[in-house]
Order: sequence, then structure tokens, then C-alpha cells
Amino acid sequence: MMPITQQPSDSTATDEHFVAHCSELAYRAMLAEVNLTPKPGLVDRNNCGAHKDMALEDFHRSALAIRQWLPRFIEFGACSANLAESDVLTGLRPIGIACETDMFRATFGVNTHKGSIFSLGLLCAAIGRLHQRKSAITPELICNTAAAFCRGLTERELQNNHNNQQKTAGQRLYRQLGLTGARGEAEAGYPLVIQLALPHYQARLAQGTDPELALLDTLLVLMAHNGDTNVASRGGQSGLSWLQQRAKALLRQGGIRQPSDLKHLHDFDQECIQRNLSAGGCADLLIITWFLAQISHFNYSH
Ligand SMILES: CC(C)(COP(=O)(O)OP(=O)(O)OC[C@H]1O[C@@H](n2cnc3c(N)ncnc32)[C@H](O[C@H]2O[C@H](COP(=O)(O)OP(=O)(O)OP(=O)(O)O)[C@@H](O)[C@H]2O)[C@@H]1O)[C@@H](O)C(=O)NCCC(=O)NCCS
Ligand SMILES: Nc1ncnc2[nH]cnc12
Repeated sequence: MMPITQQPSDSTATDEHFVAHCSELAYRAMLAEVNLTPKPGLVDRNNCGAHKDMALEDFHRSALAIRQWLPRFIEFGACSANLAESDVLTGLRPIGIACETDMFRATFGVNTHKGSIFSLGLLCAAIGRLHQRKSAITPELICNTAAAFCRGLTERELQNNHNNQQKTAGQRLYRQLGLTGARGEAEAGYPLVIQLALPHYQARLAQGTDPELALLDTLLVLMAHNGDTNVASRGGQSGLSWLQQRAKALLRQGGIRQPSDLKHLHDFDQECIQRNLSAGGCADLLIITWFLAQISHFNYSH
């Protein structure tokens, strides 16, 4: 994997270019995911999947609202580069919450990208920190840095959360099923992306698979392995196990390699709609996978 190479310089103009470029890739990652079709249970160009309260246009408006915050995450990561990693999240969170507020304003209160903001915010801040410290910028280093920002997060917000009456879906599902959700993935350094989804996507591309088919196949890999709290919140443990087994079975049959395989995804989509299951957490991890794949191509010198 080719790292983003860096040479020392004090040029503000190239820094601005760097921030703008990475932000644009993060924005395009959200569009690449939501426009990808057909995705089982998720919102796409064909339908709203298992969702009754959101459609493609909501995601486009939401992504536009988030776009303006992406440079802020990178800049905060750069500004806080001298802080200990464990102190970064405290400063990053208010920016994430303000970005969430803009997302909810753009969607009239619907949760389109809450998980995506959390993950993209962490990764963008990690990129800003690595850039400021003149480090190489690889997917592994980015995710390790995000993990270091989140050290102790699941313990603080999930394990030690007994007395909080106002539990989020993630906190409730941790108590019920032990799922650590978006926090657990981040604190572990996005292992599902780094060890499974990203190598899978890159291998498919290297084999010459059409990029959209490669991304759909990668979504199946994520669905087969992720303890997605959105799926569990809608379908319980049995819904989550069903979805994982269904994705595994499709992968065993060869996955999505050619256009004729798409009929399997259409069937899977109808079954998810019938069962009211949507893998929003997998969609977020797919956004990150696409984003990191682009970042690893970007050969930047400053
Ligand atoms: C730390 C937060 C993520 C807190 O969130 P919460 O306690 O609610 O935690 P989770 O439920 O665990 O996760 C929240 C969202 O994360 C996505 N997600 C779920 N599982 C995973 C996973 N295994 N790995 C990664 N990401 C995961 C998921 O987001 C997506 O789905 C949402 C749409 O689904 P939908 O079914 O419609 O959901 P609802 O509308 O909520 O319910 P329904 O009524 O419709 O059924 C969409 O948001 C996708 O993005 C989970 O929803 C974080 O929110 C937080 O603390 N934020 C503050 C800002 C911050 O800290 N920022 C710091 C860095 S910038
Ligand atoms: N396409 C999508 N459908 C539903 N939830 C999502 N969260 C992120 N992308 C999504």
C-alpha cells in the first residue's frame, strides 16, 4: 500500500490543498456509498430499503451539510498534534456534535449519518495529526491513531453506564447483547476495515472487477462479520444472525463479481425490507473503506 509521502515545507497553500483534498474524498465517500445500488435493506438509488423516514435526497442533503465540517476535523487534528492522543477526543466531540446538529437540520430530524460523522470525524482528525507531525499517512496509521483517540471509550460509555436512564440504542444493545458498535470498532482501530474490507476491495479491484461490483461485494463482507447495532436494534440477535448468515451464504456462492449476480442482492434487499433490517453500521464502515482506499492512492508531497 503506497503511503502519502511528505517532505518538510512551511507552505500554507499546500496545507490548504491537503485539507481540501482529504475533505473532498471524505465527502465523496458518503456519496459513493449511498449512490451504490442495490444495497440490501439500505437506502440507495432504487429504494429506501427498510427505512420509512429517509430517502436518497436526505442523504445527499446530509452529506452536503457534513461537508463543511470535514476540514474542521482535519484542522483540529493538526492543532492538537502536540496533545497526548488520549486528550484529543474531548476537543473533537463538540465539533462532532455541532456537525450532527447540522445533519439533523438538513434532514429535518432524521438520523442519516450519525455513525458516519463519528467515524469520519475521527479519521479526518487522525489524518490532520499525522500530517502535522510529518508522518506517513497510511490506512493502518490513520486507524491506529483514531484508536488511540478512543482508548477507554467503551469502558467509560458502555461498561460503566449502569445509572444513565437516557440510554442510546448503542448503550442499550451493549447491555443486552454485548455489542460495542461504533465505539468498539473505533477503539479497536477499525479491524473489520483494515483486516477484511479494505484488502478485499483492493484485491477485487486488482483482479479487474468493476469498482461498483467490488464495493457491493465488500458490503457483503462487512454484513457477514459486523455486529451492527442498527440491525440488532431492529431485529434483535436473531435478526443480526440471519443477516450475517445470509451475507456469508452469498459470499460462499461467489459473491458479486458480474452484473448477473446483482439479482441475488435484489432478493436480499426484498428480504431485509420484509424483516425491517438495515445495516447502517456496515454502510458507515463501507464509507470508511472507500475513503481509506482513495487516501492510499493519494501521493502527496508538501
Ligand atoms: C459514539 C456515538 C456513535 C454514539 O452513538 P450510540 O450510542 O447511538 O451508538 P451506536 O448505536 O453504537 O452507534 C451509532 C451509529 O453508529 C453506526 N454503527 C452501528 N454499528 C456500528 C458498527 N458495528 N461499527 C461502526 N458503526 C456502527 C450506526 O450509524 C448508521 O446507522 C444510522 C441509520 O440507521 P437507523 O436504523 O435509521 O437508525 P435510527 O434512526 O437511529 O433508528 P430507527 O428508529 O430508524 O430504527 C446512521 O446514523 C448511520 O450512520 C449507528 O446509528 C456518536 O454518535 C457520538 O458520541 N457522537 C457525538 C459526536 C462525536 O463524538 N464525535 C467524535 C468524533 S467526530
Ligand atoms: N445508505 C444508507 N442507508 C441507511 N443508513 C445508512 N447509513 C449510512 N448510509 C446509509
